[in-house]
Amino acid sequence: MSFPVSASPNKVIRINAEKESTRRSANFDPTIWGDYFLSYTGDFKESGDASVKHQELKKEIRTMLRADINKPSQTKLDLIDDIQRLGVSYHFESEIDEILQKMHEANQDCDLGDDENVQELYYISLQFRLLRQNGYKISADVFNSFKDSNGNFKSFLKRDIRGMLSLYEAAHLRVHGENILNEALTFTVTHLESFTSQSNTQLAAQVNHPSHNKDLLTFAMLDFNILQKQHQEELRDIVRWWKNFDVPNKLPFIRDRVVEGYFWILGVYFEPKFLLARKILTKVISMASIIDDIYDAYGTIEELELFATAIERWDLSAIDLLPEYMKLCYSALLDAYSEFEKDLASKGILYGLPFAKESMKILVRSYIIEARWCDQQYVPTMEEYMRVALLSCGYLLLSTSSFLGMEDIVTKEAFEWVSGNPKIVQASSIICRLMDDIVSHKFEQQRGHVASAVECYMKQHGVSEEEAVKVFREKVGNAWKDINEELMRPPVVPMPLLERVLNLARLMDVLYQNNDSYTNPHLMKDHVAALLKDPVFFED
Ligand SMILES: CC(C)=CCC/C(C)=C/CC/C(C)=C/COP(=O)(O)OP(=O)(O)O
Repeated sequence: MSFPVSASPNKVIRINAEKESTRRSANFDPTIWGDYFLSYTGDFKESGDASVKHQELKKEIRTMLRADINKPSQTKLDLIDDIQRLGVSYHFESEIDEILQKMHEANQDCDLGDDENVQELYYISLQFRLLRQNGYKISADVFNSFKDSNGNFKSFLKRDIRGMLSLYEAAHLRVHGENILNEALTFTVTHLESFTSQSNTQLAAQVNHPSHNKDLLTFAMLDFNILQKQHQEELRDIVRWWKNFDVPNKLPFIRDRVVEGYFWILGVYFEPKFLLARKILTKVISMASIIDDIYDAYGTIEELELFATAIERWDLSAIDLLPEYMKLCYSALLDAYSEFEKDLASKGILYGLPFAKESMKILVRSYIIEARWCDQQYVPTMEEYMRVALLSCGYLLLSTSSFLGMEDIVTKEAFEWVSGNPKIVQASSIICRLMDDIVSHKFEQQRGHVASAVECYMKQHGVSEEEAVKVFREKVGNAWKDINEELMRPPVVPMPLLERVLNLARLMDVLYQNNDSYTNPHLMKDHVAALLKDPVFFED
C-alpha cells in the first residue's frame, strides 16, 4: 500500500512563513525501535518437540484442574491463581469457570480445608478476589470475622504477611459503599509498607509464591515464547505499514511510536484468536496518535478546522481542502478503514464499522473543540473540560473499535451499547484522562496545549496543584469502583467484550503510573523488550 504524498511538509513551511512562526513544536524523542522489528526473528526456535511438549503439558494441567472438580479446595484456588497470573488461563476458560461457579454456589459455607487460622485470611481473600475478578458476586461481609469487637482488623493479622498481601489485592476489587475494603486497603498498605522498610529478605521470602509447579511453569514459558513469535510476525506487518508514513521525513513533528502502540493493544488482547482485532486496533491507535499530535503539537487553527471538516465528510474528495502534510494522514486514515471493511466483510461482521467510524469522528470533534480553546487561551470549567476531555482521551474510540475484529463474540447490539458511552467506558475514560493529565500537564503547558484537568481545577477552585492531584486520585479510585461494579454478573454484554474496556483502564497503570511512558518511550523500553523481544527461559 502506498500513500499519495505530493509534497513534503516543508513545502507548507516555505509557502506560508507567517503561519510557521505560530506553529508550536513538541520536539518529541525519536523512535527507539525504528525498523528493528521488521527483520527480528528472536532466539526462540519453535520446534515440533516444543509444540508436542506444549500440548502434553496443556493436557496435564487440564487434568489437574478437573481432578475433584466438585470439591473446591485451597490447592485448586492456588492453581487457578497461578494459571491466571502466568497468563495462560485462556487455555482453560471452561474448566476455571466451572470451578469458580461451583465455588460461588457453595460460597456461604465453602469448606476450604482445615489449615491453620493464620492461613484463613489468605484463602478467604484469594477466593474473594478470584470470584470478583471473574465477575461473580460475593459479599465483602466475608471479611467481618477478621475484625475485633472494636471494629478494627485483629492485631495478629499484621504478622501474616501472605494473608495481608492477599487481602491487599482483594481490596482492589471493592465497589462503592464497601467501607470494610477501604479500611482493608489502608490497613494492609500501612503494615506491608512498614514490613518492607523493616526486613526486605523476610518479606521477599513470604511474598514468593509457594507454588513451584514445574509443569505449569514449563507450559507457561513455552506458551509465552510461542505467542511471542506470533506477536513478532504481526508487529512486522504493522511496522511495514507504518513505514509508509516515513515519519522522520514527512511527519517529523509526531511521536514515532508504532511499536509502543502495538504494545498498548497487546495489553487489550494478547490471545492468538484476536489477531484481526489486534491488527485493526493497532492501526486505529496509531492513526489517533498522529492526529492527536497534529492537533496538539503542530497544526495551525485554520488547518485544524479544515481537517475537522474533512473528517466529517470522510471522502477522498475532501482531501483537496487540506495542506500537504495532512493529506498523507487523511488518505492513510481512509485507506485503513477501507482495509478494515474488506477484512470484516470477508468474515460477515461488517455491522460494527459505522460505529467505529463515528467514534473516530467523535474524537476529532473533541480535538477541534480543545484546539479552539487553546487558540483562544480559554480555560474551561472542570465540568466543561471533562465533557470534552473524556472523549478526547480516545478510550471511547478504542473501546468501540476494539470490538471490530472480535469474531463470534460481538453483535450489533454490543456496538450500540458501547457506542452509547456506557458507565464502564466512562469510568475507563476518567482513569485515562486524569492519569494522563496528572503526569503530562507540565510538559504540555510548556509547549502550548489546551489547559488540562489540573489547570482547570486549580483555576476554578483556587487550589494548589497538589490538592488538585489528590482530588483526581480519589476520582480515579472511584472510577475503579464503577468498573468493578459493572463487571459483576450478569454482564450487560459478554464478559470478553467488557474485558477490553477493563484492560484499557489497566494499561494506564502500566503506561501512565508515574510518567507519560508513551511520549517518553525510553520509560517503556524494558516492557517492550520483555514482551516482544526476549524469550523466556528458565532452568530447573
Ligand atoms: C490521552 C490518552 C492517554 C489516550 C489513550 C488512547 C489513545 C488514543 C492513544 C493514542 C496516543 C495518544 C493520543 C496518547 C496520549 O497523548 P497525549 O497525552 O498528548 O493526549 P492528550 O493530548 O489528549 O492529552
